[in-house]
Amino acid sequence: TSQEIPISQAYSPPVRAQSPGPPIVKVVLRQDLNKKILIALIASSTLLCVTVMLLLYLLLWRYSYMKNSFTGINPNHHPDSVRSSVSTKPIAHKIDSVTKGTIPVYEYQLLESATNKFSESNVLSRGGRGCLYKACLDEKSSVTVKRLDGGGDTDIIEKQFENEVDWLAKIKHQNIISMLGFSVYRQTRCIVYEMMQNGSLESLLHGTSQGSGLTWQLRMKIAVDIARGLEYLHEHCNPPVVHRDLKSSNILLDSHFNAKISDFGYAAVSMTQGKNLKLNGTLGNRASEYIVDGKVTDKNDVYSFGVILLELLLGKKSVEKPSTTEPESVVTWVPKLSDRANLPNILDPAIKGSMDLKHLYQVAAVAVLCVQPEPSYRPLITDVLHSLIPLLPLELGGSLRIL
Ligand SMILES: Nc1ncnc2c1ncn2[C@@H]1O[C@H](COP(=O)(O)OP(=O)(O)OP(=O)(O)O)[C@@H](O)[C@H]1O
Repeated sequence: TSQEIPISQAYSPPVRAQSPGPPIVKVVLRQDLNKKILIALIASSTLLCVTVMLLLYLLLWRYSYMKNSFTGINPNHHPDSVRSSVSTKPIAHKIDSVTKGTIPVYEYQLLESATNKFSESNVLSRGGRGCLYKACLDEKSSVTVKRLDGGGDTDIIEKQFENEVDWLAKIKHQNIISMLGFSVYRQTRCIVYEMMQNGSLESLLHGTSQGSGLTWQLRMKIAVDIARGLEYLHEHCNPPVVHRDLKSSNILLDSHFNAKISDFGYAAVSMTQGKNLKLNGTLGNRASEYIVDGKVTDKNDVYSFGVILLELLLGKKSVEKPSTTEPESVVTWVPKLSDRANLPNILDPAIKGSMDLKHLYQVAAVAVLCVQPEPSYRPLITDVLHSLIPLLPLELGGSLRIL
């Protein structure tokens, strides 16, 4: 007898065996997914490795760049003239320009050999804080090295040193001294400057030559040059900078008698209280509001500029110190300057009768305005500059045409 197989049993096994049902599909999909995850993992870890290596490389590059900046390796500088100075590092972080790598740091030993071991024969001048030396860094030209190791408060010297290096690294102008670099070695600090062959205005006016080498026109050029340097500090620096120690010994002259402002140890941002770096020494050049309140404004420099203008006109020191009487400031001559008829008689004998009287009256009026006791009555240095330019011949940088 034929056995009847229920339809359900007869068909069910083949149906199950051939079925492309969900379990098989699921296996295929999972394998695919695993592969993708693996690829993604490999790709992302490779990317991570590359990124980490790149970061490490960048960090290493930055470290070596900073190291070079600290040690003053400057691509624009003579490779032999600049070497690392390990002892610079403790102070280097305090000086902005050093960390930014914009100013070369000289190795002390290099400056030592360039100045013949800081020999007496290389001394150009001697100050309270140290000496100024002539130095030969190469065969072609000479520079000057100020070595600060003299007496006085070492904290103040250190502050002034940092202040000067910091400002001079930022300030670049034809009428402001160029700093070529600096050095730090134990307690000794050195600053390297361009050579100013004609020395200071003070020595030209009050030294052995007694101003005989300075004609009226040259004096006007020096006044305009100083005013240009000051205008740059007051009007073109942001924030404005006040020099605070402008005097004839800080006005230097190069071989062409271009005047440049030097000594930025006391320079400060305008409108601050200048009490952090207190000024000592000669007060004859400084405005009373600064001496009394320590108020730093551009008008302090205008006053000091007026004192220099008086020195140029009268040939007198900012403060005369006769042994018998009290020291006398050149500003005490101001009332005599207002007397036009007598003005030509009180001038420096070296320039008497050598200028157009109209020009003399104008310069005297400018000087009188600059030394006004009330700061707000003093002109801005830019106004001073523009009233002096027409008095200076074209070939000396002014606008006066001599027919
Ligand atoms: N770059 C230079 N080139 C030539 N002579 C210079 C140079 N710098 C300074 N001098 C001379 O050295 C003198 C002293 O300058 P320095 O800036 O060293 O003074 P100082 O020691 O700071 O004294 P002070 O604080 O009284 O100004 C100047 O008056 C000038 O005669």
